[in-house]
Amino acid sequence: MMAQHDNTAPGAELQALLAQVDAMTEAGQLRRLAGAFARFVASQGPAKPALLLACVLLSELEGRGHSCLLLADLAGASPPVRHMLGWSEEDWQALRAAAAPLPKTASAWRAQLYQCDQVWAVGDLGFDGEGHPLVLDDDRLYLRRYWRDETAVAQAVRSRALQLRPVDAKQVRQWLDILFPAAEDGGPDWQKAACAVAVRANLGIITGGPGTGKTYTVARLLALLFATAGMERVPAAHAWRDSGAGLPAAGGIRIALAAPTGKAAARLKQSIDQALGALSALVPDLNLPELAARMGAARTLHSLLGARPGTRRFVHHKGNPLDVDVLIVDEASMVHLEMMASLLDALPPHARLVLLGDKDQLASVEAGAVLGDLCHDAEAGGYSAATAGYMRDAAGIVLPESFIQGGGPLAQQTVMLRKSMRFGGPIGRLALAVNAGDVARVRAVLREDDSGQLAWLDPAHHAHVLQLALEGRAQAEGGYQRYLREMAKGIDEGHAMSPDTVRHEGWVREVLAAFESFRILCAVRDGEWGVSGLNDAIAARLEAAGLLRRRGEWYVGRPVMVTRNDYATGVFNGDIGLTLPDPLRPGSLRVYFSEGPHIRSVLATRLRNVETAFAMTVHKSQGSEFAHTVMVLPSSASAVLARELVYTGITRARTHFTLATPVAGVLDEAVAVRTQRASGLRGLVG
Ligand SMILES: Nc1ncnc2c1ncn2[C@@H]1O[C@H](COP(=O)(O)OP(=O)(O)OP(=O)(O)O)[C@@H](O)[C@H]1O
Repeated sequence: MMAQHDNTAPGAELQALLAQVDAMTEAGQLRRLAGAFARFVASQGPAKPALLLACVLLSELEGRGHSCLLLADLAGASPPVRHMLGWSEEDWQALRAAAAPLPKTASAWRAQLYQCDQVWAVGDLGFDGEGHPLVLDDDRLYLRRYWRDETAVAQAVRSRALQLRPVDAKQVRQWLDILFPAAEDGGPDWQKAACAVAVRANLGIITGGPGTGKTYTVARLLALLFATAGMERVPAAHAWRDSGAGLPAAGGIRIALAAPTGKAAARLKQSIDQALGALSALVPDLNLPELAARMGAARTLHSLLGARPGTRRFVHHKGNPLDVDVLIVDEASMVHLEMMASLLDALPPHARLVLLGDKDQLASVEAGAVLGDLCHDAEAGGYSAATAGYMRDAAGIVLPESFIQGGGPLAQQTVMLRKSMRFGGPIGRLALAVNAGDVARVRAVLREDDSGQLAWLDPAHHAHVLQLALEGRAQAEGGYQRYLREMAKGIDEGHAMSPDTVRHEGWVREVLAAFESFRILCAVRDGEWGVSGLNDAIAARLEAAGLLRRRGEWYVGRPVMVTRNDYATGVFNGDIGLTLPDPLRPGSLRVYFSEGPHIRSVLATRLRNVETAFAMTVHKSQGSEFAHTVMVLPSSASAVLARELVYTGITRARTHFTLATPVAGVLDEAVAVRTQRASGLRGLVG
C-alpha cells in the first residue's frame, strides 16, 4: 500500500498549473472532471506538475473516447496530444509553461511517471486497486479502470480465439455446401468462410459494411450449429438433448441475441427470423422455424446482463454467468470497452460468442474502439497456413496467397464480408470512396450521379435544409410531411382515438413507419447546423406549413429521442418515439416506440430525459436505417468530423441520400481525417 500523503492542498509548484487548468475549464475547453481528477491525484501523494498535466490530458482524452494516453503523443514541444484535443498552440504553450519543466521524450515521460507513488507500473509488485489511480503499461498511461477492462478484454478474446474445438471438417463441409450454394463471382465465399471459422472456436467476428450479409451469414451459422450439435464432445452440464427425430434439438443449444440498442436488437431478431424462414425450404429436415421460435426475443446488452440502476454492475458476471451456449451480438462497433469487458466476464467459458458489426463505422461514444481494434487485420486477412488449410477442408475455399500472412490468433477467427448485396449502386460507391479517403472520388460520385439516389446541396442554405425536412426532394419526395399527413388522416378518420386496439395499433404502426422513412442527421450538436439549431427551425417550418401545432413542450407529432436509460419506464438512451394522442385518456399524450414487430408506449409526462428528434446526431443514428437520409455537415471543421462519421451517415441511407454542406471544404477535410483512438488493445490481442 502506498504511503498516504497528508497534504490536502496542492503545493505551490502545482498552483500555476491548476490555475491554468481552471481557466481552460471556465473557457469550456476542459471538463470539470479533468481538474478534479488532477486534484484527487495530488491528494494521494507527492505530485509533480508533469504528473498532474498527464492526469488532465488522460481525463480529457477519456471523455473523447480514448482508453489511454500514449506517451509518444506527449513528446515534443507541440505534441500530437494537442492536436488530438483540438487545442490551440497558445493554450498548449500556456499549460506547458505552467507545468514546466516537462520531460521531452516518451522515455523521459515514462521514467518520470514511473517514480510517482500514484502510478503502478505493470510488472512491478504490489498493485493496489485503491491506492493506484493510474497504471503505466509499457508506453501507455491508463486510468486504472480502463487498464483493467482493456487487459480483461484482450485476455478473454485471445483465449477464446486460441481454444479450438474439435470439428469434423468433412461434416461441416457437407452442411456448408448445402447452406451456401456456389458463389457466382468465383472469389472466396467469405460468408461460408465466416461460418467455418466461427464454428471451430468460442469466438467468431464477422465484419462487413451494410448489406454484406452479416445476419444472412449468422442465420446459416446457427443452422450449422444446430445441424452439427451432436458431433462435439460437450461438458455434461451442457450436453445436447436429442429430439428423438434423429436430429439434435434446438432445446439443447441456448441461443441469445443481443445488441447495444433496443432498435438494433429488434432488427437483429427480425432479420434472423426472416433468414431462417427462407432457409427452411433449403433444409426442411432441420426444423429451423422451431429453432427461431426457441431463440426468444433479442435483448439490449444492458438487459441481457441485468443492469442494476444507479451502478456500473450487472446481475450477471463471472460468479453468476449467463445461461447461454451461443451469444450473437449485432452492431458490435457500438459496444464500448467497459461493456465488452462486462459481457466477456458474464459469458461462461464454454459459450460461443459471435460479434457482428461494421469495423469502419463510428466507434462507441464512450471510451474504446473495440471492434475496430479487434478487426485490425480483417481487411488483409492475416490467416495462417493452418487456417487456410482448415477453410479448404471445412468450406472448400482456396484462399488467395495474399490473404495468408500469418496474423495473430484473433485474425484467424475474424472474417470480413466484402460484397454488399444492397449497396452496389451510387450510395455504396460513395461509402467506399469515403472509406478510402479519396476526396476526388467522393466529389465525382456525388456530382456525377444521375440516378437521383444521391444529391448534394453545396453550398447549402438553411432554407434548403428546412425545405428538405418539409417535403424531401425531387426523386425522394416525402420529408416529414409524409408521417404528419398520415398522422392527421388517422386523427380525422378516428383511428387515433379508436377503442379498437387493432385499428389503433395499425394506424400507429403506419405513422411510425412513415416517420422512419426519413431522417435529418447532423455531424454536431451545437450551432446553426447542429441538432439544437435545426430541431427548432424544422419544427417552426412544419408548423408554418400547418402540419404541426406546438403547444408547450409536448405536442401531437413531436418525435423524441431518449437521452438516458430509464428503468422505471423501460426506455433507453437512443430510443426514438413519436408523440400521439392517448386513445384511453382524451387530452393526454403517449409516446410510441417501434421495436421490430412490437410497439411500446409510455405516457409523455412520465418521460423525463428526452429531446426533440427531427434532427439527430450521426452518432445516435447508429443501428438505424432510413429510406432517405439527409446528412448536414457544419460550416467549419470540428473535432468530431472525420471519415468514420461521414461513412456512418451515408450508410444509414437505404435508397436515397442527400448531403448538405454549407461549405464544401468541410467535406474534404472530414473525408481526409481518420479517427484514431489511443488504446493498447490491438497490441495486446496480437
Ligand atoms: N449470399 C447471399 N445470397 C443472396 N442474398 C444474400 C446473400 N447475402 C445476403 N443476402 C441478402 O442481402 C440482404 C442484406 O443481408 P443482411 O441483412 O444479412 O446484411 P447485413 O450485413 O446484416 O446488413 P446490415 O448491416 O444492414 O444489418 C438481405 O436481403 C439478404 O437476404
